[in-house]
Amino acid sequence: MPFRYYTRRRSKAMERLVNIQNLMKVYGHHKSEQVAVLKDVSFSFAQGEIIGLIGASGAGKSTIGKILAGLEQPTNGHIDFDGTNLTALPSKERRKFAKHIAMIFQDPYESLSPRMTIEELVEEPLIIQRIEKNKEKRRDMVKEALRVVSLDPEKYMSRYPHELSGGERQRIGVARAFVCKPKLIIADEPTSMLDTSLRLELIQLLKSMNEQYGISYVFVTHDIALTKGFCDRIIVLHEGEIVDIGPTDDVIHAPTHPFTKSLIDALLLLEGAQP
Ligand SMILES: Nc1ncnc2c1ncn2[C@@H]1O[C@H](COP(=O)(O)OP(=O)(O)OP(=O)(O)O)[C@@H](O)[C@H]1O
Repeated sequence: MPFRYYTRRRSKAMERLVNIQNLMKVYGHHKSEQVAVLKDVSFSFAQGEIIGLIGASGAGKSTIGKILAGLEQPTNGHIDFDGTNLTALPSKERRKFAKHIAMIFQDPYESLSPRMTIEELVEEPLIIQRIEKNKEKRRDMVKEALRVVSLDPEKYMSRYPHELSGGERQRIGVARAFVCKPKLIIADEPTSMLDTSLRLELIQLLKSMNEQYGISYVFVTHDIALTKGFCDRIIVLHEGEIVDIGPTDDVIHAPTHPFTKSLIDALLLLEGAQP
């Protein structure tokens, strides 16, 4: 019943998941070395929405992702996640939200401990987040996560990361992000170490998880081509400030800010593609 499914997705997409207000981040302890990396960033998105974050190197994209994932503290501002003001929480309470906001990293090799089996690696977030005490149930959750990323559990659970290809390792990274059934995944350039066909496969996998489980993504990328058909909206960041925000096609084809136009032209030139 595609129509019913669509209706359900639409109504779900109306619920606001994240509301970021006046986010500011200054790195550096001493005044002389302080840099304001995020100046005054505000945006919100709904459950199920996919947000692309683009901008030149150093614009502050990863910093937004890290703050959302709880890996960095904002200097100022508010983040409301599913009705909870994360910035007001003590760090112990804040850590509990890690099960709702997962992260996929750029380098699938660096982010996986070489001494752990695939089963241990995918099980680890369940243990850290204290999601399931029963070992057998955890095993079933690991198997389910591996099936979601199209890796046969029987074949992969006892292997080690070095026995896998780059594409398979990145799928393990996705399984680790998925296993706690998060509402939001921060995907920080997850495709940049993969070749073109694997990039598209990974995007299709993320998209199918979005359609099936309603997972939202904040997708940090330099690859404009990948945002088309994947991201619902794009945010353009320039020196720690949002200069453009809107539906993906509108931002790419009719940018409102001159910086967006030059950024998109430069990125497309790198990709050898036409807008
Ligand atoms: N822990 C840190 N301490 C000090 N400065 C930092 C730290 N992390 C990032 N920065 C600086 O903050 C700025 C923004 O970094 P960020 O990684 O958010 O940018 P980005 O837009 O993701 O860039 P890229 O596309 O190159 O990954 C950069 O100038 C970076 O050097």
